[in-house]
Amino acid sequence: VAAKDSDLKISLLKSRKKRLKLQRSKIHDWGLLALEPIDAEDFIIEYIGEIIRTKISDVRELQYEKMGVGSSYLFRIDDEHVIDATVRGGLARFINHSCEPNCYTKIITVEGQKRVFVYAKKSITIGQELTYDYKFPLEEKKIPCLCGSKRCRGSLN
Ligand SMILES: Nc1ncnc2c1ncn2[C@@H]1O[C@H](CN(CC[C@H](N)C(=O)O)CC2CN(CCC(c3ccccc3)c3ccccc3)C2)[C@@H](O)[C@H]1O
Repeated sequence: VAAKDSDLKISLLKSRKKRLKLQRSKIHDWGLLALEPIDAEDFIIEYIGEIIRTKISDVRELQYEKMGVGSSYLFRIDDEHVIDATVRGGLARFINHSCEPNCYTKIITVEGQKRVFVYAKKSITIGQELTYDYKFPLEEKKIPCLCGSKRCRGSLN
């Protein structure tokens, strides 16, 4: 029954999709901007893509790097699975990272499938860029963070 309820809840959430716009970002290349005011805790958008196993995503990550493509549109959902939005992905793949984000992501299992939903962490005004904390694992090779927030951690990883 629980799965059904969460299904229903999600479909209701979907009915209230927010109007968003892909635009040049002040943080990095392209970003997603709110075209209508969004209240804290509102559901905004799902991170849509192909669910693949981590091993496959590691191979694809190398391919993308060889293709001279920066990081690709990969979203880790757990140790075993990654969502790859590179080829078939939704707008959520353009949401940039911030150390003081206005959104957060939630992983909800629907009919045995883990899916990623983006919610507002605080109220968002028209024209504001959506951001969430990527929570990348720490790495040697740092990606400098350009979020510009006062408490910026300096790097994404
Ligand atoms: N706060 C931040 N500070 C500094 N950098 C930040 C911050 N937040 C996000 N980023 C950067 O954005 C990345 C996340 N990004 C979020 C959206 C991004 N803004 C964008 O404009 O795409 C999605 C990835 C960026 N890549 C683009 C690949 C694309 C491509 C590659 C080369 C040339 C053109 C396009 C590609 C195209 C087709 C097939 C495969 C890949 C995917 C992070 O890994 C980081 O590099």
